This record gives sequence, structure tokens and C-alpha cells, in this order.
Amino acid sequence: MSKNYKIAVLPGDGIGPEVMKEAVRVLDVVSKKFGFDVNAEWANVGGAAYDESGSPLPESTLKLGEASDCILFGSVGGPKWEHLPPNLQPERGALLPLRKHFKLFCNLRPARVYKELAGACPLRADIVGDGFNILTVRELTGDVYFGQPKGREGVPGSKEEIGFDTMKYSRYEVERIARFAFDAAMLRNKKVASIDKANVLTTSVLWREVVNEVIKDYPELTLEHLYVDNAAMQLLKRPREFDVLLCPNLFGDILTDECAMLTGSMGLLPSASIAEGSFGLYEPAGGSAPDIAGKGIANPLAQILSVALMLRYTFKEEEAAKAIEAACEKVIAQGYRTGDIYQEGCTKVGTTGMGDAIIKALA
Ligand SMILES: NC(=O)c1ccc[n+]([C@@H]2O[C@H](COP(=O)([O-])OP(=O)(O)OC[C@H]3O[C@@H](n4cnc5c(N)ncnc54)[C@H](O)[C@@H]3O)[C@@H](O)[C@H]2O)c1
Ligand SMILES: CC(C)[C@H](C(=O)O)[C@@H](O)C(=O)O
Ligand SMILES: [Mg+2]
Repeated sequence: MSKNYKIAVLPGDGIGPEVMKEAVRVLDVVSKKFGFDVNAEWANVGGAAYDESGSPLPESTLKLGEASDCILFGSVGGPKWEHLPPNLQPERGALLPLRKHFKLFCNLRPARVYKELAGACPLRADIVGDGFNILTVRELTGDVYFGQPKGREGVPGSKEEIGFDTMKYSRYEVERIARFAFDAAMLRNKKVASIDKANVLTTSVLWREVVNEVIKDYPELTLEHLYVDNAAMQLLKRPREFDVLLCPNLFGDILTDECAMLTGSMGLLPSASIAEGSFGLYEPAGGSAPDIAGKGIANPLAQILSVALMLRYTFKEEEAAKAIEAACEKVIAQGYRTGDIYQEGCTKVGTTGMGDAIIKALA
């Protein structure tokens, strides 16, 4: 019987639809090559959905996600929707509820430097050396993002008015993500850096305590604890020495933007947000990039590499995933560059041109 994969495609806002178009074209080619059928259904999410229906996460979009094997997500948000009440904003009204609804507790963000892109990395050549390969395992459904209570109190506009959020982790949540990171490290270079702020935050003290307990089951691993401020610095100083970064939600958000830029651009970092089982939401780590949206110049690689992660984690199509990753590597080696990673002597292409090159490389 032929394999048929049902995917909810939610392009979102800004550059989302532009890079998604290329990702789905690539998926189409790969599905034919590796013999599986894709039933991709598109729906609005974020600002685009709000404009159309008054909700950033319409019931129909949520239902489509529930009826699918996974979600391929673009990005949401932009200045147009910043003024809305929190529950109607694309980020807080759609992306975060999707992560919570589908219990996507684990966010994987693999960052590596392609040899030919070492020059796009802002670090000195002697620090980049022959490249680095860092997998961030970021907890995604806890922390200050979701901890209650949060809100505003006091007379609006008065000097006494306050805004507050609650940073919170349960032992269970920390243990679950730590095990995931440790299992991942066992298949890699067996080194984990756990990120916290245990010199200040009670949440981090618990985090560190639990990580120290769980590591006892992994005697082959090397574990270091780093305060997040120090980690931000060490990543610039010695990126090659990192293997797996185990992060709480907020610190992982911040450090993965740093990791993305270390690879050369925000447009290069894919991401997999996964639940227990096979369901996942796959999206670039970067956002809707309002500054370049609509110009046809966004780098589609992060979105295309997110398709590779989707094939790997939800569909266990490892060969197809590797083929996409190899095709991306090949076009970079061939010198194709979008503006964000352009260097003299290379061939400058737009979003569609990069998609074309990858499809050609897959042939
Ligand atoms: N997953 C998501 O949906 C997601 C993630 C991050 C930010 N956002 C939202 O996106 C909006 C813009 O946020 P921001 O400006 O802080 O971050 P951003 O990641 O959108 O942009 C930061 C910088 O990176 C560049 N960039 C990002 N992706 C790129 C790509 N594919 N190709 C070339 N350059 C790229 C942008 O042009 C910009 O200069 C906000 O509304 C934010 O909340 C959404
Ligand atoms: C858009 C925002 C809610 C999101 C986050 O903070 O998790 C984004 O920055 C990310 O990195 O996926
Ligand atoms: Mg982020």
C-alpha cells in the first residue's frame, strides 16, 4: 500500500508564504523521488488569519492540525498586529497556543556551519575553524512563557501599574526534556551544556538539581552547567566545543537566535517542535522578517531544512530527509546565495531561485 502523509501547511505572515512555497515545491519533488504521497492542505494562521476571520487561530485551522500527521509552519507576526490584545496577537494567540495544544514540549534547533559559509559567520576564522555543530534542545511548553499568573495590575498609565509573568518549571517537565537532550547527546559527541541562571532564579535551582539527578543514568556523557549570560559569551568564544545545549524555554529562544547568526543568517536555522509520539510542528527558528517581506529575497533554506526535520521525526523518512540536506549543502557549495549570506564571487539568487537550485540538485 502506498504511503500517504497528511500535512497541515500554515504559511502565516511576512516571508512565511514566500519561503513556504519553495519548501512545498521541494517536498513535492522529494515525495515523488522517495515514493510517498503527500496530502498537503493549506490554512491561514497568525495575522493573515486574524485579517480574514478575526482570529489568529481559527477553529478550522486547529481542526486541520488535529486531522493531520504534523504541521509545517511558516512564521507569524508583524507590526500590523502588535497593538492587538494579547490573545489576538499572532504569537500569543496562535503560535504559543498551538505549541501548548499539541503538547510540543521539545524544540530541536540544529545549527551548523557549512564550510563554504564560514565567511558569513561573524566570528574570526580561527574561532570557527573547521566548523561547529550544535543541537539546541529547548523546552517549549513551560517556563515564563506559560507560567501563571501573568498579567497587568494597577491603574493603567499610573506609575504604580505593574506587568508580571511567572517563571515556573515542574520536576517532571525538567526531567522529560533533560532525558531527551541526553538521549540525543548519546547519538552525537556525548557532551551536554545545561543552561540556567541558578545564581539568581529559584526555577533554575530546581532545573539544575533535576539535571544532576537525570545525568546519573548517562555515565558516558559529559555535563557542564552554564549560567545563561556566560553561555551567550562562551558560544562566541568556543563554539566548536559545544555539542548539545539543553535549555529552558526563554534562554533557548535567545541563544538559538545567537546560534542562527553564528551559522551565517537567521534564514538558515530550521526547527522541530515535537510531542511525545510522532506529531510535530516544523518551522524556521526565525520570524516573519517584516523588513524583507514581499520582496522575494528571503532565504528559504530554514523552511526547506524544516521539511527535512519533518520527514525525519514525524515520518521516519531518513533517506528523504538526508537528500534534502545534501541538496542544500550542494547548492551552497555551488555558490548560490540569497542576499543575507551573499559574498563576492557567488551567484545571487532570490527565494524562488534558491528553491529552483535545490530542486535541480535533487534531480
Ligand atoms: N516562529 C515564528 O513565527 C516567529 C519567530 C520569531 C519571530 N517571530 C515574529 O516575527 C516578527 C519579526 O521578528 P524579528 O524581526 O524580531 O525577527 P525575525 O527573525 O523575523 O528577523 C530578524 C532579522 O533576521 C532576518 N531574517 C529572518 N529570517 C530570514 C530569512 N529567511 N532570510 C533572510 N533574512 C531573514 C530579518 O530580515 C531580520 O533582519 C515579530 O512579529 C516576531 O514576533 C515569529
Ligand atoms: C514568536 C515567538 C513566540 C517565538 C518564541 O519566543 O518561542 C520565536 O521567537 C521562536 O523562537 O520560535
Ligand atoms: Mg525566537
